[in-house]
This record gives sequence, C-alpha cells and structure tokens, in this order.
Amino acid sequence: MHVRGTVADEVEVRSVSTSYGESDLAEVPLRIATDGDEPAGDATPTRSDGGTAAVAESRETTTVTLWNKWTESAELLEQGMELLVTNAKEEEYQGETQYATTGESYVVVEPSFLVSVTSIRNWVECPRLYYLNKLSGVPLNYPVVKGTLVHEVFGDLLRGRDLEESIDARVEERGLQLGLLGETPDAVKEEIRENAKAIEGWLEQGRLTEEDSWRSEQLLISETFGIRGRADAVRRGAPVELKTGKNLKKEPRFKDKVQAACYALLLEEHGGDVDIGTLLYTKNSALDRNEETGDLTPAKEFSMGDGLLKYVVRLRNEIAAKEMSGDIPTGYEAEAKCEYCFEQDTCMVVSGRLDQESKAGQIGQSLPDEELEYFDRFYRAIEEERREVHREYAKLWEQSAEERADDDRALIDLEFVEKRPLEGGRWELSARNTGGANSKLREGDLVLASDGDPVRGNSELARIERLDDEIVITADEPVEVTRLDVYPSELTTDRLLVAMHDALLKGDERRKDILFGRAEPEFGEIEETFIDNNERQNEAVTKAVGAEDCALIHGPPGTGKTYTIARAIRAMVERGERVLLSAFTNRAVDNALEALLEQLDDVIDEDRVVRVGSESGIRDDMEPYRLERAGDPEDRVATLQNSQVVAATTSTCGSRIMKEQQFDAALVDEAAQLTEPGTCAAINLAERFVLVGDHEQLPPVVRAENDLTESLFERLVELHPEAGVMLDRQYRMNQRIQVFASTEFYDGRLRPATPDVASRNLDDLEGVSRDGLPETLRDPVSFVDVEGDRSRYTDSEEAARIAELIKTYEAAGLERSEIGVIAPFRAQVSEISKHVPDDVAVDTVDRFQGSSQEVIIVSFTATGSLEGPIFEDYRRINVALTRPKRALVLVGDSSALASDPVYERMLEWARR
Ligand SMILES: Nc1ncnc2c1ncn2[C@@H]1O[C@H](COP(=O)(O)OP(=O)(O)OP(=O)(O)O)[C@@H](O)[C@H]1O
Repeated sequence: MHVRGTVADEVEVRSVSTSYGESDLAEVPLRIATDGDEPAGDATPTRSDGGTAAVAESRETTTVTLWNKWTESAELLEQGMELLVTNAKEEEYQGETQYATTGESYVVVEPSFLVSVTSIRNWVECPRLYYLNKLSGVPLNYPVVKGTLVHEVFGDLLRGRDLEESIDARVEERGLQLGLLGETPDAVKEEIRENAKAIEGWLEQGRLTEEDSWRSEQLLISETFGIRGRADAVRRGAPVELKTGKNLKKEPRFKDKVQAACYALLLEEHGGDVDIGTLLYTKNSALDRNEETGDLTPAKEFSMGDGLLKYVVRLRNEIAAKEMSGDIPTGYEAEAKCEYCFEQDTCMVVSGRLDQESKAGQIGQSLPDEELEYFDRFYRAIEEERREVHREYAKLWEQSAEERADDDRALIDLEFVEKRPLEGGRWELSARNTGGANSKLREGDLVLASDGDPVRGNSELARIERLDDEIVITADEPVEVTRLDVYPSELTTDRLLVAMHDALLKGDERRKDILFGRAEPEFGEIEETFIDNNERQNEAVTKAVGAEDCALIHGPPGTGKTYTIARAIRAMVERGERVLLSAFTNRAVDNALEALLEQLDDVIDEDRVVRVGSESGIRDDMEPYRLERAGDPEDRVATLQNSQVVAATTSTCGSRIMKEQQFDAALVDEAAQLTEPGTCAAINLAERFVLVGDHEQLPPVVRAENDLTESLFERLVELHPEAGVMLDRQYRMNQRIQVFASTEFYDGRLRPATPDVASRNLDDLEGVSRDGLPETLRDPVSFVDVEGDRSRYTDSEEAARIAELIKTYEAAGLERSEIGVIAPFRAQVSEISKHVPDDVAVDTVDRFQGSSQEVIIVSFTATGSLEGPIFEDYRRINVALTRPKRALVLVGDSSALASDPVYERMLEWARR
C-alpha cells in the first residue's frame, strides 16, 4: 500500500541492531492524507503494481519508519513537507497502525514538486552546477546548437525520414543561430553526418535482429516519483539517450546512467518494466581507430538495477527538499571535484558577488547589501512562482477531466477525426469539439494532446494550428487525440530568474544606481516639438528622447499611449538610434508595432524593422516583418544586425538570440503588467529605457502572491517621480463615462481630449438612434438593478437580463459586434455566454484590457451582502468601466453594491 501525508514533527534518525547487523532507521511522524486534503488532493497514487493509498479514518498522526538508505531522504524532511512511501507495510504497534518501508518501497519527498530529468542530471554532477544553470540559462554556443541538431536528426531517422533530407532541413531551420555563431552550413552538415553514422549503424543492427518497436521523443510525467522529462527515444519499452560527446569506456558515464534511470522510472509508471538502458555516444563513430584507443562502439547498454533507481529517487528528493526550503546549494552536498570543473571560475565569481558559501571558494567583491537583499527576495519570489507552475502540473492528475474542463484548463471528449503525415515525419491530427466548450487554450499554444489521459495515457506535446469546432494540431507522434490540456510551461519562470541575474550580476553600475534609488535619472536638453495638439504627450516624447537613463510614461485609458510610443520611437530612429520595442503579450507588441509602422513610413526602409517571435504568435498582418530564422546563416544574421527597430515580447527578449542584441533604447508598453524581472529581460538589452503603462489598471499576471505582483513601472514612478509624465487627455469615452474613473483613480486629472470625444454618444453611429431605446438607457451611463439568484460565482438572472439588454440595443440599430460584456468570474462568463448570441464578446476584465467597444455591459454578479471584493481588486473595476466609448450599462444588485464604499460611489454616479 502507498502511504502519503504531511510530516507532523521533527524526524529522528538512529541506528539499531537487527538480525542482519546494524541498520539505520528514521521514524517520521506523519499526518496521513485523507480524501480532500490539500494539497495532496485525493491521495490515490496507483502504480503499475496495483498499490493503493492508505486512507486513514481520521487525520491522526502515525509513525512511518524509513529503513536504511531511505534515512538519507528522511534527513531532508522538515515539518510540513509532504511524503509518499510506496509499497509500505502496515504494522500494529501498541494498538496503533504504523507503517514501514519494505524492499519494494520508494520514498518520495514533496511528490507534487516535479523535478525535471535535466535537473537531476545536473545535480548529480554538482548541485552547485544545477544552481548556476538555473541562474544563467543555456547560452548560445555551438556545442549546444549542434547537440540539438543531432537530436533532431535522430528523431527524424526514427520516424523514417531520409538522412540527407533531414540534415539539410534541420540545418536550414537553424540558419539564424548558426549565423550568429559564425558557422557555415557545409561544415555543420559534415559534422552532423559524422554523428549520424552512429545512429544509423545502430538502427540498422536493431532492424536486422528482430521486429523492433520504436518511439521518438516522448514526454513523460510521473505523479508518484515527482519527475518529468522527455526521453530521446523508447525502444522496446526501454529508454535510449543520445549523447553527442564521445565515451571510450565500456560502460556509460554515471551521470548518463542516472538520466536513463529517470526515464526508466517514468516508463515504469506508464506500465512498463524496464531492465535495460541504452546510451548512444554519437561522437564515437566520428573518431579514427588509429588515434584513439578504447571502446569505440557508440551504443552502450547497462542493466537497470533496483539500487540505481532508488538512488535516483533519493537524488530527486534532495532537489525537491532544497527547493522547498529555499536553500542555495553549496557544492559540498556532492563529491564533485572543483578543480576538474569547467565552471569553476563562474562558480567562484557568482559565489563572491552573491556572498554565498561554495565549495569552489569565492572571488571578487560582493554586491552591496541592498542588492543582495533584492536578489534574495526575488529569487524566493520566482521560486514560489515556479512551485505554482508545479502545482498546475499536479492538477493534471488531481483533477478529473470534467473538473479541468470546468476550470477552462482542458478541452475534453473530443471526437478524433484523422491523422495525416506531414513532410519531415510530423503529423497533423484533427478532432471535433462536439461540446463547443470554452477554454484558456488559443491557436498557437503548446498543449498536451492525449488519448484521454495526459499523465498515464498516450500524450504528446502539440501545437494548436486551428481552434474552432474543428481542431487541428501538429505533433511528432500520431496520438489519437480526444483531449487537450493547458501545458504548464516553466520557460517564463526560468527566464525571469536569468533576467534578474543578468540585471544584478552583469548590469551596468549606473543602471543599478537608478534602479536602487542611489542616483537620479538625468535628461538632455531637447528643443523640438514632437506633438503639437497634446501638451503632455509632447512632454512624454521629449522625456523619452532626452532621457539618459529612463523615462516613465503614465497613460490612463485611451490617452494615446501607443501613439506616444510610436512618436518617441520615430524621433529616436531619426536620431540614428537602434530601438527595441517590447511588451508582455504578442498582441500588445503587434498593436504598438502597427502604430509605429505608420510613423516610420517615410523615415526608414521597411526591411529595417524586424518582428522577432514565432509564426503562430504574430498577427497575420505583421507577418511580413517577422524575422525568418531558417535560411542561409549569413543572410539571416545580416537581416537582424541591419535592423534598426526590433519588436518582441519580453519573454522573447530572454531568448538566446535576443540576448546577443544591443540597443540604444528599449521602449516597453503595458509595463505596469510586467514583473520587475520580466521588465529587466527587455531593458537589460538597452542603454536607456522608457516604460509606458498604467499602474491603476491590471497588475502583473503571476500565480503567487509576492514581490512579483508589483511592477518595476509602479516602483519607479514612486521612486523617481521626476522621470514620469502622466498623459491626461483621453480620446475614447464620452465625458459622463469618464468621470468616475477620473475622480476615483486619477485625482480628477483625466479629461476628454476634444469636445467631440466629450459628447460622443450612440446617435453618432450610423443607423442607431437613442430614441429607439427606453428612457432608462438613453444616458451614456445607466444602472440596471437585479436582485439576483444568490449563488456565489454565477447569476443566471443577471445573465438573462443582459440577454434582454442586448436585444434592446439591437432593436435600436446596434450591431452585436459593437457590444461587449464583462463579468468578474469565468463561471459567470460561461453563464452569460449561454444566454447571448455567439457574436457578442463576453469575457473577464483581463481579456478586455487594452481594447474598447461602443457599448459595454458589466455584470457584477453580487447579491446579498458583499463578501470579499467582486473584482478582486479595484483596478479591475477601473479597467471594466473605461472600455466603452459611447454607452456603459452596469447590471447588479444595488443593495449588495452599496455595502462597499467604492461601489457605493459608483452607484451614485451611475444613477445621477
Ligand atoms: N495627439 C493626438 N491627436 C489626435 N489623436 C490622437 C492623439 N493621441 C492619440 N490619438 C488617438 O486616440 C486614440 C487612442 O490612442 P491609442 O490607441 O494610442 O491609446 P492608448 O492609450 O494606447 O489606449 P489604451 O488605453 O487602450 O492602451 C487613437 O485613435 C489615436 O489615434
């Protein structure tokens, strides 16, 4: 049976004499998880051996005894950590039911923390190396790119693609990277051919002996062992790992065995029984027999012993425990020898700068205390965010398919239609979405496509190509897809850490003086007038152009942020500067780029404007500007290096390609929605920066509640008010609509830009007449009182009333596409969607930020007494109320709303 629970107290480790001699044991006081316990969820980890979890009657604490080597994992335990013991035996002791490990047991610390196989491999080399890799990311260098290429060709060969065709295609695809590294295609191809010989030869052998069963790259997740990874290949159920290095010994390298053993554990959870692992050292086939002595066979097999598998789980436990406690590895945890380590210098520098204990020692001077404190605080915050991502993974098995669908995290019960082979061995898969359900998934997203069970079934990482009633995805393997799940990616979190590291450890001193408030931002004299009809916009452009360090543009709704950015960049380009344009989302980058292109029309050639990002992320009309990565290396690099304006999301700014680029200035739009490290990813690349945003609208999108929720923009506006300008003329709303937001959020400073804007109303729209509306809806702002049905997150009465309102507006001549509906909860969004026609946009505030509509209807979904904030945060109200141009209708229960002072003032205004 499996036992799972929370460590309730200190753990004691001791030695006892048994009939087999001295043995170590640890007695762990464990509060057994019961159904519904958080965060374990339903504690029923079933393994292939059919074990079931112990579900105790009560939540009383019992003792679980861990024997022998498992005491090493016991030493890691702290009170409050989660523990899982598989195949435990039950023992009665003084009337109490206790548990103990058996020879078949595994002990897993914090099983829902999913450690990646790569992490375990790095950790076994040296825990400090694992940490350094996390801080600095994978650099753009030739060995890494070559390694990826060989892996890709390996995958292609397994899928039956012709060798030469594969090499040509794969090298072509990486044109830009190879160009940045100064490599020529012919030389690269030759090297890959050498490596591929090993693969081909070995594949041939396999084919000759017997019927082979093969699978290329497989994504594997284990809920029992808390491990995830992608095996390079699986052959007859056993893992095969490809290494582009050489190995002249008979046996595989130890760290490589560890890696293969991780996959063995993962495969076992998928029902396999793995007794062998294979390592393929491709460089061996490129070596000349005369020069080298040793074993030149590329393929080295080893038997997968029980001891190794358990050792791997203990290693994994070390990582999970370290990450949960927030401690930094020192290197003393392992037996690695620093003098043989390639990373010794880096290790010493990082240790010195961050004043960390390290086996390699320290060199250099440590950062000032405030920077060390900052590093520490943000390191923890980012790691907390990472744990939230891990919790997302755990939901893959903790929630049922229906629960995930209700949470908008999955599309389920799809009807598989067909699979179609694509050029290059990939597959196009299609399925029908019969339920027509909604989800967070969007075209272009990476998803987990599965046959119904994303963890234990057949699942693949796939990309959504089309998403309506018919769903089309592309993947490496032909999964008969019936379910798509949101894939919780750690990439963003990884990049936050690297960006923070770069800002502090590689950052310019002057920049840090500004960020830490040790110096004031400076501005050069600029005489020119850039915008003659809007004083504050002109001041903002002047500040942006003249800034020697930074400028901050605060733009409330509709005040022309995008326009101001475009004018500022134009002025910089005219001065011959190279500029980076960035924002959190692709949508925001494309919007800003669109406005900019209008401004740049007569200033520079179009081919000097480059949009960096993936094909699926970029809006179709910006596609002509997209930097193509495939092609001739020299050519690709020339396009990038020659560009004067580069537009990319902040996440892409953290990519290996962008990290090599340098700019005179970085302009970041929607900066109030970015975390500090997220903003750093963009501004790290430039001499000066301009942040544009509104901290009275939506805050950064993060899962954890910590320092990441405040943007750098907001902090700097407070720290350096003299670097900021607030735009105060709005071009969107009728004056009556704007009043509440202006007084509540902008000290009454927000005003209509022109009389035309101030007096806009529905009569301006062709074919629409306010006379066709009932008296109560003729004012630009109205309130509809609905008592509601008293449920917590939905209100069907409000939904029904909203459907009527939409009909009323249609009768007065409005198009449905001119009406938007905003609700606080996703549940209410679904409820309303059931009542109104498809072509009315219904969504939460977050989806509406940055856009506007002629008419906006807000559903407050609140009845009775108000418990807790409706929109979570008043900033969301600000966004909701500032989306309409000509009419705003608030729908809610007036007595509930009146119980909160802000909503009460809102009611007064709406009913005036
Ligand atoms: N100085 C100006 N003169 C004339 N029109 C302007 C000026 N500034 C902005 N506008 C117009 O006002 C509208 C809103 O501008 P823009 O899209 O730049 O606003 P924004 O602040 O980015 O909006 P959001 O709050 O949605 O982010 C646009 O149609 C733009 O052309």
